[in-house]
Amino acid sequence: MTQQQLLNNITIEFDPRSQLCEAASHFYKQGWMLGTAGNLSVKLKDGSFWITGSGKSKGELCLDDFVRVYPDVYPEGTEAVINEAIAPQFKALKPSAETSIHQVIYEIFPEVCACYHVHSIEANLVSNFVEGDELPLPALEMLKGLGVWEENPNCTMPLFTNHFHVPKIAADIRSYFQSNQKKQTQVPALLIRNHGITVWANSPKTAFHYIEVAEYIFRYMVAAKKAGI
Ligand SMILES: CSC[C@@H](O)[C@@H](O)C(=O)COP(=O)(O)O
Ligand SMILES: [Zn+2]
Repeated sequence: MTQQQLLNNITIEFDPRSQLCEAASHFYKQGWMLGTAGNLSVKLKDGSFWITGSGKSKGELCLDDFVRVYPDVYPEGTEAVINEAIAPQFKALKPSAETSIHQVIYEIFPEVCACYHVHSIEANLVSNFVEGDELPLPALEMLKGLGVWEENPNCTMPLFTNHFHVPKIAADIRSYFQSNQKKQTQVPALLIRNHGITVWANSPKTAFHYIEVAEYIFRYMVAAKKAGI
């Protein structure tokens, strides 16, 4: 085999960890990933995903702070099962405590390859603006940044209870989206009350933009309420 043929045979796998470190550092500077809060993941072609290790300072992540999870091998999505699904070399590091939420998002939306979760003060404030399980969003131009291309859109974001047992939140998310296909098409984001937002996208860059756009909308909602609008 020639050197060129050898080179052609080598498939270099995409490694999203540096991009995730940069995104986390940016979100940390915004005050959205303080005190180890939040978690980010990117799915690879084989269905496995890289996710931030649990309890890591998100403002100073390095490549060793990520865990690769193989959910297809153990598809149930419970915490115990997820621990089993981790490649042996990463066993010392625990995956995010909220891995089951990322896993359920990848399961419901197979085309999605990035899932980002952050904690902001505004997200917590707006999560208390309504009592139900859907938060109405203002008809701002910025909604286009979440893929909503309509005149005066009547949009809501799903709102979930922040159960102590995280797989229970993941189960609620699964039943919410599975109960109605239409609910899957509103905005690529969900909010957990008094906790934070989770977005999903078909690229890490788009997930990054979705976090920024959603947080802008939350800031606007808080400011509008204060201004009596
Ligand atoms: C600052 S504690 C926040 C955690 O409980 C959790 O909600 C979170 O987002 C980060 O958990 P982690 O396990 O580090 O991914
Ligand atoms: Zn969280």
